[in-house]
Amino acid sequence: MAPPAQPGAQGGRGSKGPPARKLLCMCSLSLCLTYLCYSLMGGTGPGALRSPAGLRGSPAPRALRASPAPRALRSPAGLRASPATPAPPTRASNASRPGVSADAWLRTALAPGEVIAAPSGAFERDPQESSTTDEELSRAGSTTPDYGEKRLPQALIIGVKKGGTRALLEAIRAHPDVRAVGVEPHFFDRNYEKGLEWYRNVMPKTLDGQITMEKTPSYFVTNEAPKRIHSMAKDTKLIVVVRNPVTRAISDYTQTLSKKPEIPTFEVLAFKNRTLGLIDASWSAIRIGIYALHLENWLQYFPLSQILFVSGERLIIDPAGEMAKVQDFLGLKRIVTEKHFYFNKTKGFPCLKKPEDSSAPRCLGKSKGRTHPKIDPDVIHRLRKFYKPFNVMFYQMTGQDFQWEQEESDK
Ligand SMILES: Nc1ncnc2c1ncn2[C@@H]1O[C@H](COP(=O)(O)OS(=O)(=O)O)[C@@H](OP(=O)(O)O)[C@H]1O
Repeated sequence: MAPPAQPGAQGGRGSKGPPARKLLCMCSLSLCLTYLCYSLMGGTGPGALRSPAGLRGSPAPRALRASPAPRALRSPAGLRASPATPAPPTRASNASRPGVSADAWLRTALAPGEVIAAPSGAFERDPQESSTTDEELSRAGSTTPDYGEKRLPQALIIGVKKGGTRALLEAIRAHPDVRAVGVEPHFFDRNYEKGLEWYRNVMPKTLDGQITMEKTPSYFVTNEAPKRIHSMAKDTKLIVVVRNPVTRAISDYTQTLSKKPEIPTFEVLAFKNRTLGLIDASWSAIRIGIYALHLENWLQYFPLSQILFVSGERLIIDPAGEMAKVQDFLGLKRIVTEKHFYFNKTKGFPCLKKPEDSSAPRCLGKSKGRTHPKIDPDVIHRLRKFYKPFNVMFYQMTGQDFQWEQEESDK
C-alpha cells in the first residue's frame, strides 16, 4: 500500500543532487545562518532575526522544481538540538501559574525544535473545546464498539496548529475504513513516558484493514517527535495541514486572545522592535509558521513520500479535492467526496452533511472560524516579507507551491 509519490517526492534521504541541489544548499545555508543568529541571540538580543534583511544575502531559491532536494535545510552541526537530546523544559505552563504574565507566556523563547507545550502530563483537547483530561483520554479509548482490536496508529496528522487539522480529522473519520481518536493524545510530545501501551489504549478499536489515526498538531514543532514516531513504526504516514503562516499566526493569536483577553495586541507581540522592523520569531505564534525549519527535522527520519501536505486554504474552498489526495495517500478508496460536504453560509465553512444515522449535520464548533482581530496592514506586510524566504524554501522542499505570496489579504 505504498503511497503515490507526490510531485517532487523522489529525493528522500541521502539523495544526491544536480546543480539545483547546490542552489538549495546555498539557500539552506543562508537560512541556517539566519537561524543560527537567532539561536545565538537566544531570541532576546537586539539583533534577533531582523526580517527579512538577514536573509537578503541569500540567493533567492529559484522557481519550484519537479525534484526539490528535500534535505536542503540540513543544518550545520550544532545549529539544531539533536533529535536525540532530552526534551527541553516546556513553557506554556507559565500561563496558568499565578504571578506569571500572559505576556511572559506568549513571548517565552523557544529553542530550536522545542516543544510548544504544556507540562508533561497535561493534556490539551483540540481548542475547539478546552482541555483534555486523562479521564477523557481513557474514555476516548473505551467508548468504541466492542469489536476489533486497539492498534497503534498507522497515520498521524502532525500539524500544524490552526492549519485546519480538526476539519481534516473529522472529514477523514467519515471514511468507513478509518477510526480516529477524537481528542489530541499528545503522546509524542507530552505523554511519551507513559509508553506505547498507554498510547494504544487511547486508540479506538479497529477491524483488520481499518486505519487507526490521531491528530496532535504540536508534533510538527516537537524536536523529538520524528525520532519517536520513527521508532514506533518507520512506515507511519504523516499528514501536515499547512496554511499561510501569517494567517496562521493571527489565528493562533485569536485563540489565545479568546482565553486571555488581557494579552497585548498582535502588533506588539509580533515585534521585538517595531521601528527597526525586528520580528519576534521567538513568539510561538510566529515561530510555528517557519515550516521549512520544522520540516527539515522530519526529513531526517522520514522520506518526503511518506508525508502529505494538505493545503489549509484548499481544505476550505475544495474539501473534497483535498480529501481525494488524503484518501489516495492513505491507500483508501475515495469514499469521502463532494457528496459529504455542504457549504454552511452562517458558519462560513464547509460542514459534513448529516450522516444517515445521525440527526444533525456536523459543522465544527465555535472555536473554529473565530473572527480575527483587524491587524495593521503594515504589520501584515512586514510579516509577509519575513516569511517569504522560508515559504519559498518550503515550496522547494515539498515540491508544492501553496501560493501564499499571491494572497491579497488576510482574514
Ligand atoms: N470546515 C471547517 N470548519 C471550520 N474551520 C475550518 C474548516 N476547515 C478549515 N478550518 C480552519 O481550521 C482552523 C483551525 O485549525 P485547527 O483545527 O488545526 O486548529 S487547532 O490547532 O486544532 O486548534 C480555523 O481557523 P480560524 O478560522 O482562524 O479559527 C479554520 O479557518
